[in-house]
Amino acid sequence: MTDSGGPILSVRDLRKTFTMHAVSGRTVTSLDGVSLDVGTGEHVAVAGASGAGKSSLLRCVYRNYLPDAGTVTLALEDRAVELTALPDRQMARLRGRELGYVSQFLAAPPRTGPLQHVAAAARRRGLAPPEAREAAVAALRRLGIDEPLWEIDCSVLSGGERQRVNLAAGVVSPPRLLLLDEPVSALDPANRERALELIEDLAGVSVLAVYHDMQIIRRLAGRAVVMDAGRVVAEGTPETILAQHHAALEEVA
Ligand SMILES: Nc1ncnc2c1ncn2[C@@H]1O[C@H](COP(=O)(O)OP(=O)(O)OP(=O)(O)O)[C@@H](O)[C@H]1O
Repeated sequence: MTDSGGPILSVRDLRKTFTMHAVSGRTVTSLDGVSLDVGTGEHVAVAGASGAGKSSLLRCVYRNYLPDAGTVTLALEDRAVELTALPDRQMARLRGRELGYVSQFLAAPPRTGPLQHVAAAARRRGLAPPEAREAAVAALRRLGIDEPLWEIDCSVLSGGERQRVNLAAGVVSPPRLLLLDEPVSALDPANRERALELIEDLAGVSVLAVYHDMQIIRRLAGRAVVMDAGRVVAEGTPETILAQHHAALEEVA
């Protein structure tokens, strides 16, 4: 399971249930036995209606959520590691060069501007400070975040600007496996196109991404999985998936 052609990511029988203590202990199952692989260099899209469990899947892979059961195996250059059982410090180390996650929300520390935030991501991936700054400038420019915004506190940016800064931090000096959760959902058409081109150009990076737009899935993904009620209910090329699950996907198309 190394770069010799096997999957970079193998998810097996992942389960996650939340207990709502404030609502009489009611439980919500977000993942009900999810298994999937992402091949090295492959772009796999996750589709499905709201609440199907797509974000939970990405969060369990990145270990923002610890699953109740199941395994998440990441192939490194020389060995495979099972992420659900990994000590926190080792997991933190992998969240640099190996594994990146672009969530739906920008989580920059207070009083941090876009340039500092994106350069810090590049540094976590091993770049020296001057190279990290240069890479951050290039990523921000490419996504249309121009110099007047570079030092402004991220918390005052618009929703679309925040999403682009978030994406810039995800793709700068990219990790081997990138998790993207609706990375262009808040963007106007011109900025959306810039972002899609940037994602398209991520040569050699393996991607597991949630998209709500079937046109984007067709354009970017080699394979798509459809989730419903915490399960994978279909898997195939975007064309096959769209043909077979047209009705179910209308809501996300
Ligand atoms: N931290 C949490 N606490 C309680 N319930 C949660 C939590 N995270 C997710 N859930 C529940 O798990 C289910 C799946 O949520 P999830 O966010 O994974 O869906 P999704 O497919 O990503 O939806 P969307 O497309 O709307 O983002 C939902 O019913 C949600 O309310």
